[in-house]
Amino acid sequence: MEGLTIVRHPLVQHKLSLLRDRSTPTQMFRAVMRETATLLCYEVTRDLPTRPVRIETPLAPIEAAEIAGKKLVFVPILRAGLAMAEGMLDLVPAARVAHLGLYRDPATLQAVEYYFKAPEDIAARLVIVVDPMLATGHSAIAALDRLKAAGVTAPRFVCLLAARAGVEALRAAHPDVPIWTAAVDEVLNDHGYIVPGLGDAGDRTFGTR
Ligand SMILES: O=P(O)(O)OC[C@H]1O[C@H](OP(=O)(O)OP(=O)(O)O)[C@H](O)[C@@H]1O
Ligand SMILES: O=c1cc[nH]c(=O)[nH]1
Ligand SMILES: [Mg+2]
Repeated sequence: MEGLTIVRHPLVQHKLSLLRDRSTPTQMFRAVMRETATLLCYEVTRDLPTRPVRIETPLAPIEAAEIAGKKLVFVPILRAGLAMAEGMLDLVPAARVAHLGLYRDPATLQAVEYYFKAPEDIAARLVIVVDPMLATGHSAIAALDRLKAAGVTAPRFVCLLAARAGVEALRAAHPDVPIWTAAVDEVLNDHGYIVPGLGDAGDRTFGTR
């Protein structure tokens, strides 16, 4: 599908299996989520522009490369996006972070916003939204609505696991936003959970259930 990149790297797929496994305990779940996000960060930043930079190695001068273009801001959707953001910051420690609090109303499955705090210059930055789960797509769509209202252009969306219906809904609402994920599952159950999925990512990350 256009605009959808499935990251099939064996390390990503192995870690996704650990995250899907119901016997993986909270501490390990959070650590593996962070590691997987680092690998996904590598993929989502693959096309960042570079520019030549003149440096001296201990032996000789060289025209090397450095990242050019817009500076990054990661936008974790609370709560479950937090561990992913940590993994991305491991790779891009100079990035800024905007926090967006959303929860799904269990009855309507609509996203309800409860917090938004972003760097003042977010509109000038490359924005990467991170949330492990793209289920109905309501949370991702609300997040991107919010960010575009704040002036953000050309954002990207990274998740760990998506439902087919969520990918389609997000592509329909925000066709300009490319999506990266480790897998797409076909089923979304009546409660909006991805099946087989990995369960409730927020609860499994923070041990709240
Ligand atoms: O695509 P959707 O149907 O909107 O579902 C995905 C959302 O659901 C989960 O958050 P949740 O509402 O459980 O909040 P939490 O992270 O605080 O647990 C998940 O982290 C996404 O944000
Ligand atoms: O399967 C799902 C769907 C939404 N949110 C989750 O954490 N898991
Ligand atoms: Mg949750």
